[in-house]
Amino acid sequence: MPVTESQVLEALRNVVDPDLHRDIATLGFVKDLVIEGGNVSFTIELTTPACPVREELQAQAEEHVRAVPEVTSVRVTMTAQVRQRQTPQDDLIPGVKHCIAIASGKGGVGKSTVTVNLAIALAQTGAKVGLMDADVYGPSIPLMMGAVNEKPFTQGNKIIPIQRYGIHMMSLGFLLEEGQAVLWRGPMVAGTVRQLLADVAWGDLDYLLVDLPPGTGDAPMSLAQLAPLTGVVIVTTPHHVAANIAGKSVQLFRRLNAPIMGVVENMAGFVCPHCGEVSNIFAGTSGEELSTQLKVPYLGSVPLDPGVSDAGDRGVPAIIANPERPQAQAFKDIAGKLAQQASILAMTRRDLTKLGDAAERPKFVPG
Ligand SMILES: Nc1ncnc2c1ncn2[C@@H]1O[C@H](COP(=O)(O)OP(=O)(O)OP(=O)(O)O)[C@@H](O)[C@H]1O
Repeated sequence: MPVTESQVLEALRNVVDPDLHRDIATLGFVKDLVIEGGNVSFTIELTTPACPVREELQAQAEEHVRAVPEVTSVRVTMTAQVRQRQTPQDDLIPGVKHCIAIASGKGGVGKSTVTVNLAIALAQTGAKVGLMDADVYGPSIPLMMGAVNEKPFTQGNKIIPIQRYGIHMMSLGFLLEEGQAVLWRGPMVAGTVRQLLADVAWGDLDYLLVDLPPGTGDAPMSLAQLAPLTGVVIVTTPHHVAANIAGKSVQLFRRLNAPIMGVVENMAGFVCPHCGEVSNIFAGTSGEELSTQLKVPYLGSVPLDPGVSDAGDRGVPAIIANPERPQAQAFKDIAGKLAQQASILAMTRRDLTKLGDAAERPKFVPG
């Protein structure tokens, strides 16, 4: 009996996406199925190239199809097509599939450091990534990305993003004269955020990460109103005060109807530069405790490491400067979880209902 398409698809119903809680055949992830005698080949198209369970899904798919009678060989190609967030007609950034804001309650918790390294971690998986520095009060992205002397040029009426480490980025820092200070009032902040969105040639991006100023001021509000956000990441440190203020940011974004994609704990424990051992030096609320309190996903923690600040000051993000150190792996793991969250949020209730069963949006399982 020759192998049939329905036999292969039936076998692939055993491979379940752990985030979307549906099998990959039902989700429509199986493409280009070719059966030649006992040789079967197909592509699995995931919703993000940063999927942390990519290899696991591939192995399971191979195993289940190989178990179909008469199958002699299985070839699986893995690709990804990032799903678009829901966008209104007057969207300022129509080519951007996911706009993700990185916020913190308190200043100095490492929000910009986390943003830069997450952007690079996502780009390293093959995703097309943009970085918008909306920290109008202290734009630090140009320094951290080693691009302080760059001056963007315009084409037509659009500003062309600066490129570094595979990232397309724009910051007010590129547009101000050296040493120029700006006295910001609310409407000016809103106007600048609008300009950074609408007047920059962002083009087609899978993820646009937006570094917000700390706190719950005008920039987060303008951004949430001007760009339909996939969601917000809250960066905190293991201090009670940081956790407390992070809680206020979460409340603000909830009021603005922006989903909270998760909490990242930065400066979590000290990595000894000699032996690599991690010691906890702050006794405050951990990121994990905070995410449980706030009922939001916990995306992971990044250790305190002198290499991180040293690399940032030199304009080489830590994930590139010290790829072998624990914080580089931490950034990669967090980027994977963030991409998973974006995929989950892009699958709307309607999409899932169309697939036929329980209409609940899948829940993120922390850990
Ligand atoms: N995990 C870390 N280990 C060591 N140093 C870090 C770490 N994360 C951030 N830093 C350092 O802490 C300082 C503040 O970081 P950063 O500028 O990213 O914070 P921020 O929250 O964006 O600040 P702001 O309040 O200006 O928005 C920088 O010198 C940075 O290099």
